[in-house]
Amino acid sequence: MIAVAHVTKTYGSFTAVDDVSFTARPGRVTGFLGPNGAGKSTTLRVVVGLTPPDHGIAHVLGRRFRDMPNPGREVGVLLDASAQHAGRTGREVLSIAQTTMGLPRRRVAEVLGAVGLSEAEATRRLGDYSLGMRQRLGLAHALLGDPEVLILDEPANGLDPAGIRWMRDLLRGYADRGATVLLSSHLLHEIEVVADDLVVIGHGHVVADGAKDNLLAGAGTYVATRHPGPLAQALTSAGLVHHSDHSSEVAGSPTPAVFRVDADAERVGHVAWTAGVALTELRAADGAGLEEMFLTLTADTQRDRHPAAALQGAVA
Ligand SMILES: Nc1ncnc2c1ncn2[C@@H]1O[C@H](COP(=O)(O)OP(=O)(O)OP(=O)(O)O)[C@@H](O)[C@H]1O
Repeated sequence: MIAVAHVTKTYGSFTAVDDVSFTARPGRVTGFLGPNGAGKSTTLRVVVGLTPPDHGIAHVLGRRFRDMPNPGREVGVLLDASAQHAGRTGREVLSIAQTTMGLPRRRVAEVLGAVGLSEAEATRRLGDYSLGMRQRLGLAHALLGDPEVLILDEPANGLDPAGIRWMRDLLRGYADRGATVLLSSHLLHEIEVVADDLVVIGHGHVVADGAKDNLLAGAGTYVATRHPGPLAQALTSAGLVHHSDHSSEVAGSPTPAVFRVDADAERVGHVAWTAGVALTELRAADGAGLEEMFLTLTADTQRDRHPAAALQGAVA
Protein backbone atom coordinates (compact mmCIF):
# COMPACT_ATOMS: atom_id res chain seq x y z
CA MET A 1 0.00 0.00 0.00
CA ILE A 2 1.22 3.49 -0.86
CA ALA A 3 -0.60 6.44 0.70
CA VAL A 4 0.14 9.97 -0.45
CA ALA A 5 -1.60 12.62 1.65
CA HIS A 6 -1.74 16.33 0.79
CA VAL A 7 1.77 16.45 -0.63
CA THR A 8 2.91 19.87 -1.82
CA LYS A 9 6.33 20.68 -3.25
CA THR A 10 7.47 24.12 -4.34
CA TYR A 11 10.66 25.24 -6.04
CA GLY A 12 11.01 28.94 -5.26
CA SER A 13 7.71 30.50 -6.23
CA PHE A 14 6.80 27.57 -8.52
CA THR A 15 4.48 24.87 -7.15
CA ALA A 16 5.42 21.58 -8.83
CA VAL A 17 3.05 19.41 -6.77
CA ASP A 18 0.00 20.94 -5.14
CA ASP A 19 -1.89 19.09 -2.39
CA VAL A 20 -1.66 15.69 -4.08
CA SER A 21 -3.39 12.77 -2.37
CA PHE A 22 -4.00 9.23 -3.62
CA THR A 23 -3.65 5.61 -2.60
CA ALA A 24 -2.10 2.71 -4.49
CA ARG A 25 -3.49 -0.57 -3.18
CA PRO A 26 -2.10 -4.11 -2.92
CA GLY A 27 -3.04 -6.53 -5.68
CA ARG A 28 -3.54 -3.68 -8.12
CA VAL A 29 -1.52 -1.83 -10.72
CA THR A 30 -1.98 1.91 -10.33
CA GLY A 31 -1.13 4.01 -13.37
CA PHE A 32 0.13 7.54 -12.70
CA LEU A 33 -0.50 9.72 -15.74
CA GLY A 34 0.07 13.31 -16.70
CA PRO A 35 1.58 15.57 -19.36
CA ASN A 36 5.26 16.58 -19.32
CA GLY A 37 6.06 18.59 -16.23
CA ALA A 38 2.80 17.68 -14.47
CA GLY A 39 4.59 16.58 -11.30
CA LYS A 40 4.74 12.78 -11.63
CA SER A 41 8.45 12.33 -11.01
CA THR A 42 8.44 14.88 -8.19
CA THR A 43 5.61 13.00 -6.48
CA LEU A 44 7.39 9.66 -6.89
CA ARG A 45 10.60 11.19 -5.55
CA VAL A 46 8.68 12.41 -2.50
CA VAL A 47 7.27 8.90 -1.98
CA VAL A 48 10.76 7.36 -1.92
CA GLY A 49 12.23 10.10 0.26
CA LEU A 50 14.50 11.68 -2.34
CA THR A 51 12.63 15.00 -2.35
CA PRO A 52 11.35 16.43 0.95
CA PRO A 53 7.81 17.80 0.59
CA ASP A 54 6.88 21.26 1.91
CA HIS A 55 3.60 19.84 3.23
CA GLY A 56 1.97 16.46 3.43
CA ILE A 57 3.32 12.98 3.89
CA ALA A 58 3.80 9.80 1.89
CA HIS A 59 3.72 6.36 3.45
CA VAL A 60 4.76 3.06 1.93
CA LEU A 61 3.56 -0.03 3.80
CA GLY A 62 2.49 2.20 6.67
CA ARG A 63 5.64 4.25 7.20
CA ARG A 64 7.94 6.70 5.53
CA PHE A 65 10.31 5.16 3.01
CA ARG A 66 13.32 6.64 4.77
CA ASP A 67 12.30 4.97 8.03
CA MET A 68 12.59 1.52 6.48
CA PRO A 69 15.68 -0.32 7.73
CA ASN A 70 16.21 -2.27 4.49
CA PRO A 71 13.98 -0.56 1.91
CA GLY A 72 15.06 -2.67 -1.08
CA ARG A 73 13.52 -5.77 0.59
CA GLU A 74 10.17 -4.00 0.81
CA VAL A 75 10.03 -1.53 -2.06
CA GLY A 76 11.50 -1.88 -5.54
CA VAL A 77 12.21 1.51 -7.10
CA LEU A 78 13.06 2.44 -10.67
CA LEU A 79 13.17 6.19 -11.14
CA ASP A 80 16.01 6.84 -13.57
CA ALA A 81 17.55 3.81 -15.25
CA SER A 82 20.56 5.86 -16.33
CA ALA A 83 21.45 6.95 -12.81
CA GLN A 84 24.17 4.31 -12.41
CA HIS A 85 27.91 4.61 -12.89
CA ALA A 86 28.65 4.10 -16.61
CA GLY A 87 31.87 2.26 -15.86
CA ARG A 88 30.24 -0.54 -13.83
CA THR A 89 28.94 -3.73 -15.38
CA GLY A 90 25.34 -4.74 -14.97
CA ARG A 91 26.37 -7.65 -12.78
CA GLU A 92 28.43 -5.37 -10.53
CA VAL A 93 25.50 -3.02 -10.00
CA LEU A 94 23.29 -5.92 -8.96
CA SER A 95 25.97 -7.61 -6.84
CA ILE A 96 26.57 -4.43 -4.83
CA ALA A 97 22.84 -4.09 -4.18
CA GLN A 98 22.54 -7.81 -3.35
CA THR A 99 25.31 -7.50 -0.75
CA THR A 100 23.87 -4.29 0.72
CA MET A 101 20.45 -5.86 1.06
CA GLY A 102 21.86 -9.06 2.56
CA LEU A 103 20.49 -11.31 -0.16
CA PRO A 104 21.89 -14.66 -1.35
CA ARG A 105 24.26 -14.40 -4.35
CA ARG A 106 22.03 -16.56 -6.55
CA ARG A 107 19.47 -13.74 -6.52
CA VAL A 108 21.57 -11.79 -9.05
CA ALA A 109 21.36 -14.58 -11.64
CA GLU A 110 17.66 -14.99 -10.91
CA VAL A 111 16.76 -11.37 -11.60
CA LEU A 112 19.01 -11.21 -14.65
CA GLY A 113 17.06 -14.16 -16.01
CA ALA A 114 13.76 -12.57 -15.01
CA VAL A 115 14.45 -9.39 -17.00
CA GLY A 116 15.97 -11.16 -20.01
CA LEU A 117 19.58 -9.96 -19.70
CA SER A 118 22.10 -12.61 -20.75
CA GLU A 119 25.29 -13.45 -18.83
CA ALA A 120 27.33 -11.84 -21.62
CA GLU A 121 25.27 -8.64 -21.42
CA ALA A 122 25.62 -8.59 -17.64
CA THR A 123 29.42 -8.38 -18.00
CA ARG A 124 29.25 -5.29 -20.26
CA ARG A 125 29.75 -1.81 -18.86
CA LEU A 126 26.61 0.32 -18.48
CA GLY A 127 28.08 2.96 -20.75
CA ASP A 128 27.72 0.43 -23.56
CA TYR A 129 24.13 -0.53 -22.72
CA SER A 130 21.23 0.42 -24.96
CA LEU A 131 18.36 2.36 -23.39
CA GLY A 132 16.23 -0.78 -23.29
CA MET A 133 19.03 -2.79 -21.62
CA ARG A 134 19.47 -0.05 -19.00
CA GLN A 135 15.75 -0.16 -18.38
CA ARG A 136 15.84 -3.94 -17.92
CA LEU A 137 18.78 -3.64 -15.53
CA GLY A 138 16.92 -0.94 -13.58
CA LEU A 139 13.98 -3.27 -13.26
CA ALA A 140 16.25 -6.15 -12.19
CA HIS A 141 17.57 -3.83 -9.48
CA ALA A 142 14.02 -3.03 -8.37
CA LEU A 143 13.05 -6.73 -8.26
CA LEU A 144 16.19 -7.92 -6.50
CA GLY A 145 14.80 -7.87 -2.94
CA ASP A 146 11.51 -9.50 -4.03
CA PRO A 147 9.64 -6.45 -2.69
CA GLU A 148 5.95 -6.12 -1.88
CA VAL A 149 5.77 -2.72 -3.55
CA LEU A 150 7.07 -1.56 -6.93
CA ILE A 151 7.43 2.14 -7.80
CA LEU A 152 8.44 2.63 -11.41
CA ASP A 153 8.84 5.89 -13.34
CA GLU A 154 8.33 5.31 -17.08
CA PRO A 155 9.45 1.65 -16.94
CA ALA A 156 8.61 0.94 -20.59
CA ASN A 157 10.91 3.73 -21.80
CA GLY A 158 13.17 2.37 -24.54
CA LEU A 159 11.67 -1.11 -24.59
CA ASP A 160 10.74 -2.69 -27.91
CA PRO A 161 7.17 -3.99 -28.42
CA ALA A 162 8.06 -7.48 -27.14
CA GLY A 163 9.76 -5.88 -24.13
CA ILE A 164 6.71 -3.74 -23.40
CA ARG A 165 4.50 -6.82 -23.46
CA TRP A 166 6.93 -8.69 -21.22
CA MET A 167 6.97 -5.75 -18.79
CA ARG A 168 3.19 -5.67 -18.76
CA ASP A 169 2.95 -9.40 -17.97
CA LEU A 170 5.57 -9.07 -15.27
CA LEU A 171 3.76 -6.19 -13.54
CA ARG A 172 0.42 -7.96 -13.86
CA GLY A 173 1.92 -11.11 -12.32
CA TYR A 174 3.38 -9.12 -9.47
CA ALA A 175 0.08 -7.42 -8.68
CA ASP A 176 -1.81 -10.71 -8.99
CA ARG A 177 0.42 -12.13 -6.28
CA GLY A 178 -0.67 -9.29 -3.99
CA ALA A 179 1.99 -6.64 -4.63
CA THR A 180 1.31 -2.92 -4.91
CA VAL A 181 2.49 -1.60 -8.28
CA LEU A 182 2.64 2.15 -8.98
CA LEU A 183 3.93 3.17 -12.38
CA SER A 184 4.04 6.41 -14.27
CA SER A 185 3.96 6.41 -18.04
CA HIS A 186 3.20 8.48 -21.11
CA LEU A 187 2.30 5.31 -22.99
CA LEU A 188 -1.43 5.57 -22.52
CA HIS A 189 -2.16 2.30 -24.26
CA GLU A 190 0.21 0.44 -21.98
CA ILE A 191 -1.36 2.00 -18.91
CA GLU A 192 -4.80 1.25 -20.24
CA VAL A 193 -3.95 -2.40 -20.76
CA VAL A 194 -2.18 -3.04 -17.48
CA ALA A 195 -3.60 -0.62 -14.89
CA ASP A 196 -6.48 -1.39 -12.54
CA ASP A 197 -6.56 2.10 -11.07
CA LEU A 198 -5.61 5.48 -12.50
CA VAL A 199 -4.35 8.71 -10.99
CA VAL A 200 -4.23 11.57 -13.49
CA ILE A 201 -2.22 14.67 -12.63
CA GLY A 202 -2.06 18.03 -14.41
CA HIS A 203 -0.15 21.13 -13.29
CA GLY A 204 0.60 19.47 -9.96
CA HIS A 205 -3.07 18.70 -9.18
CA VAL A 206 -4.80 15.33 -9.21
CA VAL A 207 -7.55 15.74 -11.81
CA ALA A 208 -8.90 12.17 -11.76
CA ASP A 209 -8.44 9.20 -9.46
CA GLY A 210 -10.23 5.87 -9.32
CA ALA A 211 -10.76 2.45 -10.84
CA LYS A 212 -9.93 2.50 -14.55
CA ASP A 213 -13.20 0.83 -15.51
CA ASN A 214 -15.22 3.46 -13.65
CA LEU A 215 -13.21 6.34 -15.08
CA LEU A 216 -13.54 5.03 -18.62
CA ALA A 217 -17.17 3.98 -18.33
CA GLY A 218 -19.40 6.12 -20.41
CA ALA A 219 -16.69 6.81 -22.97
CA GLY A 220 -19.49 6.23 -25.46
CA THR A 221 -19.48 4.86 -28.99
CA TYR A 222 -17.48 5.57 -32.11
CA VAL A 223 -19.54 5.61 -35.25
CA ALA A 224 -18.31 6.30 -38.79
CA THR A 225 -20.30 7.05 -41.93
CA ARG A 226 -19.91 8.56 -45.39
CA HIS A 227 -23.14 10.49 -44.75
CA PRO A 228 -22.26 12.73 -41.80
CA GLY A 229 -25.03 15.30 -42.33
CA PRO A 230 -27.97 12.88 -42.08
CA LEU A 231 -26.33 10.98 -39.20
CA ALA A 232 -25.67 14.16 -37.21
CA GLN A 233 -29.28 15.21 -37.77
CA ALA A 234 -30.61 11.81 -36.68
CA LEU A 235 -28.45 11.78 -33.55
CA THR A 236 -29.56 15.29 -32.63
CA SER A 237 -33.23 14.42 -33.19
CA ALA A 238 -32.79 11.39 -30.93
CA GLY A 239 -31.37 13.69 -28.25
CA LEU A 240 -27.92 12.09 -28.35
CA VAL A 241 -24.90 14.27 -27.66
CA HIS A 242 -22.22 13.69 -30.30
CA HIS A 243 -18.77 15.05 -31.02
CA SER A 244 -17.38 14.94 -34.52
CA ASP A 245 -13.98 15.07 -36.14
CA HIS A 246 -14.73 18.08 -38.33
CA SER A 247 -11.82 17.48 -40.66
CA SER A 248 -13.43 14.27 -41.91
CA GLU A 249 -16.94 15.68 -41.92
CA VAL A 250 -16.39 17.68 -45.11
CA ALA A 251 -18.86 16.65 -47.82
CA GLY A 252 -17.19 14.45 -50.43
CA SER A 253 -14.34 13.55 -48.11
CA PRO A 254 -12.83 10.20 -49.15
CA THR A 255 -12.62 9.07 -45.52
CA PRO A 256 -15.76 8.43 -43.50
CA ALA A 257 -16.67 11.00 -40.86
CA VAL A 258 -16.23 9.77 -37.30
CA PHE A 259 -18.49 10.75 -34.40
CA ARG A 260 -18.20 9.90 -30.76
CA VAL A 261 -21.64 9.61 -29.26
CA ASP A 262 -22.50 9.62 -25.55
CA ALA A 263 -24.62 6.45 -25.79
CA ASP A 264 -24.05 2.72 -26.16
CA ALA A 265 -23.46 1.09 -29.53
CA GLU A 266 -26.89 -0.57 -29.71
CA ARG A 267 -28.70 2.76 -29.29
CA VAL A 268 -26.51 4.53 -31.84
CA GLY A 269 -26.91 1.68 -34.34
CA HIS A 270 -30.66 1.80 -33.93
CA VAL A 271 -30.80 5.55 -34.56
CA ALA A 272 -28.68 5.17 -37.72
CA TRP A 273 -30.79 2.26 -38.95
CA THR A 274 -34.05 4.16 -38.33
CA ALA A 275 -32.67 7.15 -40.27
CA GLY A 276 -31.51 4.88 -43.09
CA VAL A 277 -27.88 5.97 -42.73
CA ALA A 278 -25.29 3.34 -43.72
CA LEU A 279 -22.41 3.02 -41.27
CA THR A 280 -18.83 1.99 -41.95
CA GLU A 281 -17.96 1.44 -38.29
CA LEU A 282 -19.72 1.11 -34.93
CA ARG A 283 -17.78 0.29 -31.77
CA ALA A 284 -17.50 1.09 -28.07
CA ALA A 285 -15.09 3.99 -27.52
CA ASP A 286 -13.25 2.18 -24.68
CA GLY A 287 -10.12 1.65 -26.78
CA ALA A 288 -9.56 5.37 -27.25
CA GLY A 289 -11.20 6.26 -23.97
CA LEU A 290 -8.07 6.80 -21.96
CA GLU A 291 -6.45 9.07 -24.53
CA GLU A 292 -9.62 11.09 -24.79
CA MET A 293 -9.99 11.28 -21.02
CA PHE A 294 -6.34 12.20 -20.59
CA LEU A 295 -6.50 15.01 -23.15
CA THR A 296 -9.78 16.34 -21.80
CA LEU A 297 -8.73 16.31 -18.15
CA THR A 298 -5.34 17.81 -18.81
CA ALA A 299 -6.42 20.13 -21.64
CA ASP A 300 -5.33 23.33 -19.92
CA THR A 301 -1.98 21.80 -19.04
CA GLN A 302 -1.06 20.50 -22.50
CA ARG A 303 1.77 22.16 -24.41
CA ASP A 304 0.70 20.73 -27.76
CA ARG A 305 -2.94 21.54 -28.12
CA HIS A 306 -2.96 22.68 -31.75
CA PRO A 307 0.32 21.68 -33.35
CA ALA A 308 -1.09 21.88 -36.89
CA ALA A 309 -2.47 25.37 -36.30
CA ALA A 310 0.81 26.49 -34.77
CA LEU A 311 2.69 25.22 -37.81
CA GLN A 312 0.32 26.97 -40.18
CA GLY A 313 0.82 30.18 -38.22
CA ALA A 314 4.57 29.77 -38.45
CA VAL A 315 4.63 29.46 -42.26
CA ALA A 316 1.90 32.04 -42.97
N1 LIG B 1 14.79 20.50 -8.74
C1 LIG B 1 13.91 21.27 -9.37
N2 LIG B 1 14.02 22.62 -9.39
C2 LIG B 1 13.10 23.39 -10.00
N3 LIG B 1 12.03 22.91 -10.66
C3 LIG B 1 11.85 21.58 -10.67
C4 LIG B 1 12.78 20.69 -10.03
N4 LIG B 1 12.32 19.42 -10.21
C5 LIG B 1 11.19 19.52 -10.94
N5 LIG B 1 10.90 20.81 -11.21
C6 LIG B 1 9.75 21.32 -11.96
O1 LIG B 1 8.58 20.74 -11.42
C7 LIG B 1 7.66 20.44 -12.46
C8 LIG B 1 7.26 18.99 -12.36
O2 LIG B 1 8.37 18.20 -12.78
P1 LIG B 1 8.30 16.62 -12.82
O3 LIG B 1 9.63 16.13 -13.24
O4 LIG B 1 7.76 16.12 -11.54
O5 LIG B 1 7.21 16.38 -13.95
P2 LIG B 1 6.79 15.03 -14.68
O6 LIG B 1 5.30 14.98 -14.62
O7 LIG B 1 7.55 13.88 -14.14
O8 LIG B 1 7.25 15.36 -16.17
P3 LIG B 1 7.78 14.41 -17.36
O9 LIG B 1 6.62 13.63 -17.81
O10 LIG B 1 8.22 15.41 -18.38
O11 LIG B 1 8.90 13.59 -16.80
C9 LIG B 1 8.33 20.83 -13.77
O12 LIG B 1 7.86 22.10 -14.17
C10 LIG B 1 9.79 20.87 -13.41
O13 LIG B 1 10.50 21.82 -14.20
